[in-house]
Amino acid sequence: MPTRNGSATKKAKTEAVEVAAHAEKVAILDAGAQYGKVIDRRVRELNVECDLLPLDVEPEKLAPYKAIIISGGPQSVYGTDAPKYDDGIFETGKPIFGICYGMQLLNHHFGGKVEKKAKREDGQFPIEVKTECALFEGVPSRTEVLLTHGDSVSAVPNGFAEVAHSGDLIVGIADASRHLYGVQFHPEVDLSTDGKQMMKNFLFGVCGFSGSYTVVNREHMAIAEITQIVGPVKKVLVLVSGGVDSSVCAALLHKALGRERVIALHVDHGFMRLDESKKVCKALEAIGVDLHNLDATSDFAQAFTEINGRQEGPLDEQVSPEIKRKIIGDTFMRVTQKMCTDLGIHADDVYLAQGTLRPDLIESASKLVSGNAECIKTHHNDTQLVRVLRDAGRIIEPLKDYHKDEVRALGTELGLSEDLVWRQPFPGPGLAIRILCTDKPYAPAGREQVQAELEALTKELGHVDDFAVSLLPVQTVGVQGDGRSYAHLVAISCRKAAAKGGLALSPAQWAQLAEFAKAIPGRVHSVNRVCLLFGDAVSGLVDEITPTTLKQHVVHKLQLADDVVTETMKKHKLMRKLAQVPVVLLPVPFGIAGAHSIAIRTFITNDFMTGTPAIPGRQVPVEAVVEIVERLTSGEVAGLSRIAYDLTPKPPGTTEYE
Ligand SMILES: Nc1ncnc2c1ncn2[C@@H]1O[C@H](COP(=O)(O)OP(=O)(O)OP(=O)(O)O)[C@@H](O)[C@H]1O
Repeated sequence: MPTRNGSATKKAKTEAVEVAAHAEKVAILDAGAQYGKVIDRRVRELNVECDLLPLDVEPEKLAPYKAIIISGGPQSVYGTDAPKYDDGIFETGKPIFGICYGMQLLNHHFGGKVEKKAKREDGQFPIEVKTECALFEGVPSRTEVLLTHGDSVSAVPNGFAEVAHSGDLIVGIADASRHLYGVQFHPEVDLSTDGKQMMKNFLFGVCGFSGSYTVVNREHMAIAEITQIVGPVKKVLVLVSGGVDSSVCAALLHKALGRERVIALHVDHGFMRLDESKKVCKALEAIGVDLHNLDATSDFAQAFTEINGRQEGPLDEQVSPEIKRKIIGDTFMRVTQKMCTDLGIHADDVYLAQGTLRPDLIESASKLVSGNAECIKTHHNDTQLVRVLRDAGRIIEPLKDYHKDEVRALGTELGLSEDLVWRQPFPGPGLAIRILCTDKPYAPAGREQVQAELEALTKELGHVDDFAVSLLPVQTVGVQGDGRSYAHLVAISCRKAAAKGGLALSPAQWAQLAEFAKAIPGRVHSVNRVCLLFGDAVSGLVDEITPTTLKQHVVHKLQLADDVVTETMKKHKLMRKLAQVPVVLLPVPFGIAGAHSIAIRTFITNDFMTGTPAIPGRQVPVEAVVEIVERLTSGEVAGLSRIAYDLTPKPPGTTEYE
């Protein structure tokens, strides 16, 4: 569970017998950029353990580490705001690899010169490297790297050699005798083609690490930690959503403690995917976990909660996203608390396990993810029993050293099914937030003006003969600045018969369409999301809606449509390529009484903070999209009108619609 709970964790740790320190560790000193996290991931991917420490760490604290990496950062080494550090970090005699700002700091510290250049370099550039330098062994003499810098090294210190250049700029320095290396570029990112080889060269060639921090070894370490913290008698409670993190957590606990001592609870709130709760139970039971599955569908549908002194509910009559979330969160707490009471679980006898991952802990920027998502996680963690356990410091987080892909590798190692291990992230409230509930069209004042701006933009960009644009009568959430806000959803549809309502668009036309879709929110600010609407052209404002709430038949309609999309994605082997594919029920009937429409949001991202839609013909085969649309409009799922394909990057559109 990603909710942070530093003090409880600390307390739990003090109760634990220290797990033997791993001698082969790298310290990554964070000079203030987001890149520290990426370096952390890269080092671990190479089976070397590492910790992220602040740049101003006291040198004595570096004693347990065999080598040091200094990360990039936004400042200038000469700036008054340059991050502080202790000179002693350079006097430990350990190998040091300075990256970007880290190289400038290394150069500056040992007496070289760093200057602001007239031109910044930002992007992928070819550089020349000296292949005789240990850092570049096995790397071609010309290679592409990611550079983002305004300052540059203009003179290297005594004892250092220039080992890489971008034009006449120095982008690599080395003092092999003291094991000191620096690069101006970012070897840790994918855009640096041979970056991984360079990281390997430093870790294995220069520092002599053995690469023993493997999934299997780490599994043993995690199991040792669990058994030491929990001791020989107590049990562990784990709430299993069916997501990767909590499932792997349950599997690991089971391996560490055995079936009798792991109390795994799953709640079917009625908004899971088609038959998903059954599949989750089957997958966990297959490896021996005793999963208690509670079907609470009607409890949730009929649930009320108090908001600002008012009773709100039942859930299946609500249209407000906030009220829906609050009822679901509160009901989840109530239901799990009751389940614990019914099972006779006493706070004194158990620990609570949470599937917190390493990025959850590293990422102080997690507030950006979404205020509401935080809210539901807090709810999940906030039952009376959980509060007692937290106050007592009896929380364990066995996955806190793992990144998501490492959790997947561990899940596979533990024998979990491929389906479960590769399950895409799914929101806690499930399909409930993928059904846009409403009792009236979204028609704020000034809507005609927005429609007119859209039409003018279509004309200006030369698309008027090919595409119609239309404001739909719903709003969806998006990212604006640091916050989230609701705004208009726009549908683009095809005018030309040859396009067959969008089904016959070529990859080149899709690419052009994606550019058009991307331009719209940039120019028409009250729009945050744009879709291609398959079928006949729709121009002008759409006013008609189908009144929609979370009634069971409505949820079931989305479950069936979602299943068609998932099946097709699996068939075309797209599940691993696309980070997430929300399938959303829109309350727009497009002339068919009582019907709904479906929006498909294919989303590609590594960090979930930003992302892009998968463009048909580029990241997803056009045939896969056509297959989905044809199946969904063939009557296979009753009561569907139109299908829309979301073409919005994040920002401005969030992954989810509400
Ligand atoms: N339906 C559910 N039944 C039982 N526990 C749940 C359920 N939904 C969420 N939880 C618990 O709340 C935690 C946080 O929920 P959230 O949906 O935010 O998960 P997550 O961070 O994506 O992790 P996961 O991969 O385990 O789903 C889960 O890890 C799980 O412990």
